[in-house]
Amino acid sequence: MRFEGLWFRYGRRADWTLQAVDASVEPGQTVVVLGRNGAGKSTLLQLAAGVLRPSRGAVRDRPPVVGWVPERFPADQPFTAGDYLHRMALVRGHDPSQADEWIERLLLADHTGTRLSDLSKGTAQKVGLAQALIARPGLLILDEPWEGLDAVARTLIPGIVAEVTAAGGMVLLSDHRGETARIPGAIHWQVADATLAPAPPPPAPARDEVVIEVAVRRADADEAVVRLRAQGHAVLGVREAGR
Ligand SMILES: Nc1ncnc2c1ncn2[C@@H]1O[C@H](COP(=O)(O)OP(=O)(O)OP(=O)(O)O)[C@@H](O)[C@H]1O
Repeated sequence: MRFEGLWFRYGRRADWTLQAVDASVEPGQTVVVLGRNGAGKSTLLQLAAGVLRPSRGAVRDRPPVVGWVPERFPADQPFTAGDYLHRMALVRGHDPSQADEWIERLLLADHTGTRLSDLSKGTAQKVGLAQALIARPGLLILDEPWEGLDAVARTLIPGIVAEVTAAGGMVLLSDHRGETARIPGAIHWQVADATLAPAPPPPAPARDEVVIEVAVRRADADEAVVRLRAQGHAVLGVREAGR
């Protein structure tokens, strides 16, 4: 996928949010878009997703199946979480049961009967992530996944990214806090002053570590991840017991 001479502004008289962006993403590649708040990361991601149209220039060779997880999932919709995900599977030409894999993997089973508008922000964000993954995207776009998702879901992101890229898909994600240092093999772009430039990855801290496997009750999982993180430990993953 290529961004060719891409310019974008939100109104005819507005300042340019992005100017003369030329860049490409290869199949199997992960790109982390860095930049301070308001730099234009979400705008670039929405142009990549086709949600926004460039003012000038074009996005070429966008894969046909795009999964886009906006920074805030629009939860003001009249469905339960389960209904919504099953319908999204149908809309995308799949059997509704295709949604069940993601309902299970994202630990959403207890929430399928809850209306979207009654979900906590973190759970609604997981529904947003599930809908993007149902159709096996050739391009997965995650806007600040470290902001909206709960602690357990965040630990699942590197594995999900790796699955998409291993299948030849591309992943584009924004990260204004530099949390994505642990996504192996990702390339980095920096958005600043309305322009895009390649950037070195943020340095990962040097560590002398061992890996400990711990089983916790499902209901305590989120709190355990938060506590471990707060104590400075790196939570590498969360999986169903017995897998
Ligand atoms: N719908 C809109 N209409 C007008 N201006 C907008 C709109 N959306 C974003 N902007 C402006 O465009 C600029 C870039 O916003 P964008 O959301 O792309 O930044 P960002 O790097 O993703 O920031 P954040 O990390 O806060 O989401 C900001 O100045 C923002 O205020």
